[in-house]
Amino acid sequence: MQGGTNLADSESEETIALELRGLGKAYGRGTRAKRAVDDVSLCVRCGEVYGFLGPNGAGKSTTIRMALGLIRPSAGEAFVFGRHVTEKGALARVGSLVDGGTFYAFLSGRDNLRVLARTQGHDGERIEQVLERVDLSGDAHRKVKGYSTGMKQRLGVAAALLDNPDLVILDEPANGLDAAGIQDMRALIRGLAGEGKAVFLSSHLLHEVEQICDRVAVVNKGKLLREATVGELLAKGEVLRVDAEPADAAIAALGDRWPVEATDKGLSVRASRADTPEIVRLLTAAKVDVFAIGPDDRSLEEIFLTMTRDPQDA
Ligand SMILES: Nc1ncnc2c1ncn2[C@@H]1O[C@H](COP(=O)(O)OP(=O)(O)OP(=O)(O)O)[C@@H](O)[C@H]1O
Repeated sequence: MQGGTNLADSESEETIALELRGLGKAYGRGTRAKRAVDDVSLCVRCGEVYGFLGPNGAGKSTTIRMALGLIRPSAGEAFVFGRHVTEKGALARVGSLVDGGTFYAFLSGRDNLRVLARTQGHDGERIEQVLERVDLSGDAHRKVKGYSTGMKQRLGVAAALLDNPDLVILDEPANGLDAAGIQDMRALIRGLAGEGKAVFLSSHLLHEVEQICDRVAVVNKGKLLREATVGELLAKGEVLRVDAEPADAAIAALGDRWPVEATDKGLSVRASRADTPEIVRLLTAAKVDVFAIGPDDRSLEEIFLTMTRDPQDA
């Protein structure tokens, strides 16, 4: 089957840079098999920064490796610009940073990029440009063995951009960067999307994802828990925090009308401000004491912790 032929009619192959369909990866066999990735489906479009967010061990790196055809999935398929990732030449428009990049320690940063340019079949006319872009021009003559983790990370991003890819896949791009480096990286990634490129990045740093991503997939234990825009995830203006007791009775009173979630700081009710009087009436009728109702300005971090919390820990 030709990849991309199943894409929704309204979206051309050009706008969808990466599509993962039901990707799964199990390690080990039989009863000892471990599902590192379980039925992950998502699309990354040109011009957007898509964050793949999850705690350590969630399956982010494994998914990225499958998306790049570096490891074979146990289930599902990955398509890049409508072509199956294992197809010859499918990755021609993709630049990636995985495991912080692999470099020759005894060559300079610039010479590493020269070697890479040769393997990519071009003469490296973009080397100075990408070095400049990751703020490494001043250190490009130095041997990589003397680089800090953050410098290696920036060189890795330079390498990912060398062939002017349309899809950039970055596994934990903020790793090893200091605060200033993170800010620069943020600007660089937004700039890539501004040029119409698609960026797919993984992170366990919620703050980073909140700052730079258009859309986010939250993953935990191999499963995609939710896919949403950052705005949807924060659900600004659509969620109320209700401080009322007893909580069980409050949930029973409101649960039929609005989705209610118990959090560490009271109840989170997916309702608008205009619903406040009705919420108060229902709670009062149910003999629930109401202490406060207001907008739920939970950070992405809190939402993430609620979503990924193991029920057994609760
Ligand atoms: N080659 C492997 N053999 C067996 N188990 C593996 C292998 N690679 C990964 N795993 C397991 O799969 C799960 C997902 O790992 P993965 O590295 O994809 O997670 P991650 O979200 O990238 O986390 P981290 O940021 O810690 O790398 C983990 O439990 C990990 O131990």
